This record gives sequence, C-alpha cells and structure tokens, in this order.
Amino acid sequence: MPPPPVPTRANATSSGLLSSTRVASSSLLSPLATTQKPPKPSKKVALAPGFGPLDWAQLKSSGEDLRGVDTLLRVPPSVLKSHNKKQDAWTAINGKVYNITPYLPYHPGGEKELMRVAGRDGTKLFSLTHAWVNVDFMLDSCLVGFLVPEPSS
Ligand code: HEM
Repeated sequence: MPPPPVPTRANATSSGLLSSTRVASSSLLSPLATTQKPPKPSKKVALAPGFGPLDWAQLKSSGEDLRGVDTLLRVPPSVLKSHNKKQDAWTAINGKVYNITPYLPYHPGGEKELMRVAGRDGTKLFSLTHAWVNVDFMLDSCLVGFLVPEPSS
C-alpha cells in the first residue's frame, strides 16, 4: 500500500486544512492596535547606592532601633504634629503611628513626597498614591504607637 500523501498547500486548501491553520496562526499575532491606555510615567526617584528595597529589608530585620521610643504610645494629633522634622518625623497611616525618619532615604517616591505626611495623618495621601503598598509590613519595625483622639480638657 502506498504511504498517505504529504500535506501541501495545494491539497491542504481542498481538504480545509489551510483555512483552519490560518485562523490558528493569525490568532497568535499581537493585535495591531490596543485599547489599553499607555502606562503613566513613573515618579520613582533614583535612590542612593545602599538604599534599595533589599537594604531596607536588611535594616528592618537587623534589630536596630527604628522606633525611637521604648514602648508603644497612644498618640493624639497634637503630639503627632510636633514630629514634623526630617530628623524626627512621624506619620499616622490607618490608625498606626510610624517613625518615618529612618525610611526617608529608602522611599522609592523620594524624601520630599514622604515628608508631605510628616506630623499628620497620611492615610488619605498614602492610599491615593499607592494603596497596594503594604505599609504594615514595610514599616513594622518603625511602629511608634496608635493614633487616639485628643484628650478633652
Ligand atoms: C508612609 C509610608 C509610605 C511607604 C511605606 C511608601 C512606600 C512606597 C513604595 C514601596 C513605593 C514603590 C511602589 C512600587 O514599586 O509600586 C513607593 C512609591 C512612591 N511613593 Fe510612597 N510610601 C509611603 C508614603 C508616601 C507618601 C505619603 C507619598 C506622597 C504622596 C508617596 C509617594 C510615592 C510616589 C510618588 C511613589 C512613586 C510611584 C511611581 O511612580 O512608581 N509615598 N512608596
């Protein structure tokens, strides 16, 4: 018995093979136009050598004191407000108060941006900028305490 014919373009068309092959291969091509918006340009800053995310992770787990307080505090807004200098900067995010001074040179968005929340509740600005960032984890070793209402006098 002779071997079965080898498929060629000529006999593929008649057998319907080519049309299905065409559909399959053209679906693998990338579309010529897309409806997706181009990504926004990044506002990340160039961090100094030794201040990348891995360096921060290392410092965080080094056991160095990054809080600057001996025990967790109850922090009213008036106290938070007094910590608004680069060398002594606190912010509140989602009810937790963090010492952000050690993180300033490591912040991918830059020191200036981070200082916008120094001495105040930064929850809104933080979540507007990057709600996906896990601040609980990023700043766990910088926790100073919890934001509480101003005591009534
Ligand atoms: C307080 C705690 C904060 C932490 C832990 C934090 C952390 C981070 C991290 C991890 C990134 C990189 C994100 C990524 O790669 O997708 C980032 C980027 C950035 N952050 Fe923050 N951030 C904080 C607060 C702020 C605040 C208050 C602002 C002020 C508006 C800000 C502005 C930015 C900007 C502009 C970028 C660059 C975004 C981009 O274009 O990719 N961050 N931050």
